[in-house]
Amino acid sequence: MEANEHEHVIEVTDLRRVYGGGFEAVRGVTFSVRRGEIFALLGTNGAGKTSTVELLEGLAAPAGGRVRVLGHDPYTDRAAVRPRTGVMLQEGGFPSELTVAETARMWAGCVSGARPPAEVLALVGLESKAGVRVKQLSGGQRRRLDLALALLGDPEVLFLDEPTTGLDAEGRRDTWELVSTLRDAGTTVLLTTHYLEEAEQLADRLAIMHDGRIATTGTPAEVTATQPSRITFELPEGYFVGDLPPLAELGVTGHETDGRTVRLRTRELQRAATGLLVWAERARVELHRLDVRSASLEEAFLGIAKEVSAAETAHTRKEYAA
Ligand SMILES: Nc1ncnc2c1ncn2[C@@H]1O[C@H](COP(=O)(O)OP(=O)(O)OP(=O)(O)O)[C@@H](O)[C@H]1O
Repeated sequence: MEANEHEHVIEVTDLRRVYGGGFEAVRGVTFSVRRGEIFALLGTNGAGKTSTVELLEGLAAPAGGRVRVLGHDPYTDRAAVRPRTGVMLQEGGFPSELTVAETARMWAGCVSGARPPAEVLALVGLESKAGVRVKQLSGGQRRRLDLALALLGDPEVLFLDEPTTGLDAEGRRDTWELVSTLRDAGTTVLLTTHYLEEAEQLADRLAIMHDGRIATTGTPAEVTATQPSRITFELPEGYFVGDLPPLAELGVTGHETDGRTVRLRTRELQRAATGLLVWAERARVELHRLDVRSASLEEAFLGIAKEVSAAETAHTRKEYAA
């Protein structure tokens, strides 16, 4: 079959997961991932990322909603989905007495049409550790072995649950490069991560989860654009905030001062920065320590978590008052 890049290889609709005891960890999650895309699930601890990914991997049945991976239900039609997907769990759990090469060979025995184990070990930079026992690997090297095993079946869809946790900066960059190369070759990747820089570098699209729901979704640029940009500078000697041009007319939506430092928030960065610089030029003053920046994904993440918590508190108060 011709690969269609517009085809949704992962489709999740109103997905729910309830654990024994009645706790609802996933509360109506909807998203889709196109072929050849890297999609990142972000969220605070306990947001429900792993609980969601496990449903996509077919490890549990949803309490409600629908999941399709490559057009199949990954739980009831596991036999159709499993050979075409690669899974890197948060905790691999290998027999620790085996060597790296033995582990890869053992795993390859369970995968139909597996790639040569040495090839996947080389992909993740573990070829020199082939003879080392798993128990002697560092945490980061174990994560790389996990990734190598997920690649044995040359999967169309790769699930990566926190793939770079425990890796040093170089290992993280190497993994990013490998995941990008896999995407460029057409692999669809769904990853969870706590590293916002990782999502910013890798993800074509992302969703931020909070408390079992998706709080926002879009490209990293779209998600970042939901938050205001910032302009910071020091007030020139002898000037006060009231001497600045009317801030609202510059598109500034809020400001704070800390001694002589002024911080402006705006959704119209160019207009606000231009207005401020024209004013400084005319007043013949210099704005020391001037810093003009768009929101980062980290700011968007923190801003969204704060907004969601504030909305929940307001909702609870309203219910309490009613
Ligand atoms: N087996 C379980 N039984 C009951 N509750 C569970 C179980 N597994 C997870 N939970 C709860 O479900 C919620 C979501 O957990 P999950 O591991 O999916 O979050 P996460 O977003 O992956 O978090 P983290 O970033 O910390 O890995 C948490 O409140 C967690 O305590």
